[in-house]
Amino acid sequence: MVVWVTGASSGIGEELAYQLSKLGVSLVLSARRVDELERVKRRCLENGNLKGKDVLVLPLDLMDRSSHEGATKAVLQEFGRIDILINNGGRSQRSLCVDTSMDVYKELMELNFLGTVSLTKCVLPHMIERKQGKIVTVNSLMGIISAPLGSGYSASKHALQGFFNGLRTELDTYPGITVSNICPGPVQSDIVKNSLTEEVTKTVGSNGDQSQKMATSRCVRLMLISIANDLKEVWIADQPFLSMPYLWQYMPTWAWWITGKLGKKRIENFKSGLDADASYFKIWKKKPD
Ligand SMILES: NC(=O)c1ccc[n+]([C@@H]2O[C@H](COP(=O)([O-])OP(=O)(O)OC[C@H]3O[C@@H](n4cnc5c(N)ncnc54)[C@H](O)[C@@H]3O)[C@@H](O)[C@H]2O)c1
Repeated sequence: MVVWVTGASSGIGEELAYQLSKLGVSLVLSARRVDELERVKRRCLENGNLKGKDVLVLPLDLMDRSSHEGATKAVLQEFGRIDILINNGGRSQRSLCVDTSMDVYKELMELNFLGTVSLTKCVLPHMIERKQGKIVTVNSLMGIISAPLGSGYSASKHALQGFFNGLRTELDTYPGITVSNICPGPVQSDIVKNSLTEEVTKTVGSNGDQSQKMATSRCVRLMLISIANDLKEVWIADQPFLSMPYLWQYMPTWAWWITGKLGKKRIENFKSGLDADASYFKIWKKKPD
């Protein structure tokens, strides 16, 4: 199988590369930083079952939509097909709406939503021609629920949810093409460090204590099981986070009230320099992986 992973230079995408390399697939690793992608490729070759020719490092900026067609052609030229596209690249947000510039909202939609839609549209005709393929998108619990400090991130992930649920209905006549929306809760990665804040030029800059978050390897293992089984929607989180999408889905009035109350602590945590979700980890004793 040929698997194309975006955002493969760190966090979930990097770990996807490592676990996929042990399964013997051909890999296309994309993100903006070539040196980081080369580092990931080296580790894939050291620890996985792949040879150099099985891993293509393909620099890609999701914001540069005009490059997506060319990138898709480059993958097809190298491997002849794309079996799985994993739309993983993206950024989060830590800022209150009242303080956040419109440029930040634009950036989040351009990157998380339009960048992902654009790449998917480039790959889709090829999958339709072959009548097979898997389109996997790393969404977020924030694509199901919402919380303070992440209104733009949540909007971009809700948009993805609507887009891919809609696309799946259009592909009903192609049962060989599947669309999976994978929604993780907090997972160890660089997501907080790279999060946008009030201005588009300002990131959070550090990850803070991530020890309580789900291990990247655990999240990715569950993702791969989900992908192998063509699950349409997956929520991956430890408690108490996993209960939130259920509440939002089945009891939204309660969910809005509770999230408003709990959200105050999220803002307090962030303003005092802690991880925004620090206090919720303590609510539930974390089980070992
Ligand atoms: N870590 C979490 O808690 C969590 C939870 C839910 C969903 N997610 C989602 O998982 C995905 C991966 O995030 P992560 O947690 O590994 O964070 P991360 O910051 O470690 O990785 C993000 C990846 O996206 C890439 N990227 C950013 N901007 C890009 C651009 N313009 N063009 C191409 N690539 C770009 C980065 O280079 C990096 O490789 C994201 O879509 C994120 O929304 C993460």
